[in-house]
Amino acid sequence: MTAILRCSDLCVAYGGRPVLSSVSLSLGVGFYGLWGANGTGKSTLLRMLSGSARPDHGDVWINGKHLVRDDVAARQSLAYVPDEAVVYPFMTGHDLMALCAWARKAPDIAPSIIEGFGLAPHLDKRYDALSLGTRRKMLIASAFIGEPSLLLMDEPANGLDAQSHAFFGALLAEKSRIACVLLSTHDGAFLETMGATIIRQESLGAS
Ligand SMILES: Nc1ncnc2c1ncn2[C@@H]1O[C@H](COP(=O)(O)OP(=O)(O)OP(=O)(O)O)[C@@H](O)[C@H]1O
Repeated sequence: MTAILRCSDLCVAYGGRPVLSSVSLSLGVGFYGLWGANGTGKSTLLRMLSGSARPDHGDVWINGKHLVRDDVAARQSLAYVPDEAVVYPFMTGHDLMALCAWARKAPDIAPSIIEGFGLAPHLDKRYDALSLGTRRKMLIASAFIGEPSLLLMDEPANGLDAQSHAFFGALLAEKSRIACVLLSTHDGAFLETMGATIIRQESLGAS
């Protein structure tokens, strides 16, 4: 297996309490579900793997590029959907997608994704005027811009209606045939239906 995402010996503690203790992973193409009880460190791990926060110790590589020492190259093939996204409230869906396309030097989003999520009527609205589920769909849709080879998603399906959830599942199934998709969720039935490789947070050297 060629590793798309690799991390070694990640350690994170908050206020002296270890949350991640020497976590190492090597993942290739496929669909992986990060699974564990509340507070076991799933979001923390995804933040470290995406480079949105730095571990106390350890290294991350994306497609062989070190996330700190070679960060521009490493992030080129990465898309990350955090649990709480920081998006300027005055931005519209169009603005968000244009920004992502610019950052990834890629064409704008595929119309089939806009259509599948029913986003067309919302693209010109301010982000802070969108419902929770519609915000999630905007972020998920943006993550697919530029054909990233690594998608990290933190409980991405929260707030999605049934139709959008089904579309999301189909999108992930297709994507995980050519990319590494790692998401955290409490929805075990979804992971089972998707045939995901389940990674138990507690088995990773988490608290
Ligand atoms: N920035 C921070 N400062 C201090 N403590 C933090 C910080 N981020 C997370 N923690 C603590 O680290 C632990 C792991 O939190 P994390 O959010 O990673 O867990 P989780 O598995 O994603 O939880 P959930 O399933 O509830 O989303 C928790 O005890 C949390 O309070």
